[in-house]
Amino acid sequence: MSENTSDVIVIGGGTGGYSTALRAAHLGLGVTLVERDVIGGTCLHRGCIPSKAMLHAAELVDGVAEARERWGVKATLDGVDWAALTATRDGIVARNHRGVEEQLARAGVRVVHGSAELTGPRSVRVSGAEPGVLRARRGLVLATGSRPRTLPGLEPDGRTVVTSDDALFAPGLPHSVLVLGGGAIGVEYASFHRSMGAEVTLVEAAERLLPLEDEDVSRHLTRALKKRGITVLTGARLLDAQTGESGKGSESDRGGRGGRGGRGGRETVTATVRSARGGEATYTVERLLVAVGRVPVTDGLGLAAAGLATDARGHLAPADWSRLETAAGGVHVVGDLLPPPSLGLAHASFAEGLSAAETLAGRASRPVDYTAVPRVTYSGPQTASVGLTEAEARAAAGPGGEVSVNLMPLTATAKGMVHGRGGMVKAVAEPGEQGRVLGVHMVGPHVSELISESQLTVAWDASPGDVARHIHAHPTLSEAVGELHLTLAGRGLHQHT
Ligand SMILES: Cc1cc2nc3c(=O)[nH]c(=O)nc-3n(C[C@H](O)[C@H](O)[C@H](O)COP(=O)(O)OP(=O)(O)OC[C@H]3O[C@@H](n4cnc5c(N)ncnc54)[C@H](O)[C@@H]3O)c2cc1C
Ligand SMILES: NC(=O)c1ccc[n+]([C@@H]2O[C@H](COP(=O)([O-])OP(=O)(O)OC[C@H]3O[C@@H](n4cnc5c(N)ncnc54)[C@H](O)[C@@H]3O)[C@@H](O)[C@H]2O)c1
Repeated sequence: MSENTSDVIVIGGGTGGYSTALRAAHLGLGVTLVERDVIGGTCLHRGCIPSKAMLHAAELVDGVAEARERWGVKATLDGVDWAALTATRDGIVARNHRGVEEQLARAGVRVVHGSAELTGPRSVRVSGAEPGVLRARRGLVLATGSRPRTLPGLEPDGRTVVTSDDALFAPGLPHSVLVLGGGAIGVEYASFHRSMGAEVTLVEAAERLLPLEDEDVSRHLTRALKKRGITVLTGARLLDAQTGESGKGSESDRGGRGGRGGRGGRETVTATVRSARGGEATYTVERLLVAVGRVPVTDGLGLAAAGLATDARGHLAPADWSRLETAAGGVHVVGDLLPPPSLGLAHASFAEGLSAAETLAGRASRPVDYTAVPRVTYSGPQTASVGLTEAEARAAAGPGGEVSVNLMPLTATAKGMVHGRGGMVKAVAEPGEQGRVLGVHMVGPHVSELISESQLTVAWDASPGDVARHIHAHPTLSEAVGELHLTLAGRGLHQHT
């Protein structure tokens, strides 16, 4: 069993942990990073990257129909080779994985493979591949992330009842899917499977999809998903789910790598759902994807040895958010382990990693500005937003307070018409040309890229007048963002009121 002392120990090599380790090493600290699975964590291996690769392929599939139906391009779709799709996806993940490992090695970070358990606020015991005892001179950073939340009585079996992890490594594409949960994962997977030709039912317990987003985002997204043939049930409850076998054919018919050992029928799950109006309906599908949130991972971490405990939802809250430092001085926390206002997003965890590393290196701490973190859903259509929703802005303004709101359809611009996929941009601001823009919300093609202008607008407390002063290229979708602010500044050109 080896013993090692470094300036900083980071536990968990996902986006939160490896960004902390890299930045701390770049600042001259000796860093040990402990990872029990693979460097890159959820985002790289089971989250952001593989899912966005698949959604890119889905967009290409949808493009074939658009090319044929709108543009007279005589294109037909022969089918999707799931094995080829996943090979390309996995190649992208592998390349990124190698890249991160190389960056850590170049920075001089010592990577230890194994499971870490705290034995005190500055000491860790590692079990598994490389057992040993680690000590930290300056501090520890906990970055152990999260795993899919499951529901009692609906345990995933990895085949018919699956999590987002299982969906990546399934043997093929299903003909029918019921997605439980209309947050980012549910909406993205519902969209992906619909593009791949499946019958899709999306069941959300709250009154609307993406319930934390602006109501107009939920409304436009829901309308678009329904138009694509997805059955969207909001305010709905799953009452029961029974697995069984029915019909003919198997997933291998849809590009699978091997089917189910020669069995004739296909495994199904029959779900009973109560709608918002109280009616009950059953859906027999090949796959039920459970996407009802994620829970922090702290099992076996030994938090008590450092005098720490999680909150009721399993998160570990810092005592000082500006330093991301817990009540056990020197023990910092980043990523999905954090409660709100952190956001469970990879780019938030990168920022937290930078901040924690700089604090540990003795630099003036740079707190993460959570109000200006962009939120994107990569479905078809995409959604993107930053800052306050209209309801949040109105609540913040109080009873006598005023809020200016402007919403513009993307098809009000020439480029939006070329795309022909609807969508909208919406801004929420304090009144007047010089009031601050408080939030910007978008639905439509490419809005994941369009949001970066608005994140600067919100982060820099810019006004509609500040944005309106800048000329947006014609013809682009970004013109809609320009026009949105021109109108709020009282200078609307095409959207004159
Ligand atoms: C399907 C899906 C799609 C997503 N898409 C996006 C997206 O498009 N954009 C976005 O911003 N976010 C997305 N996310 C969220 C994003 O993946 C997470 O916010 C991010 O991965 C959190 O990083 P983390 O470092 O906190 O945790 P993780 O990435 O979960 O990493 C934690 C690491 O700690 C290791 N670990 C845990 N316990 C121990 C221990 N005791 N000892 C040693 N190692 C340990 C784990 O093995 C793991 O590698 C998505 C998530 C999912 C599931
Ligand atoms: N594009 C992205 O940035 C992206 C993509 C995927 C995941 N993520 C992140 O990963 C995390 C997990 O995503 P998620 O979508 O699983 O979680 P989430 O918390 O965002 O959404 C879960 C949804 O499930 C609903 N729900 C909960 N229990 C339910 C039930 N019993 N029946 C029906 N609906 C129920 C909730 O109301 C909520 O809308 C989030 O932090 C998310 O931001 C981000």
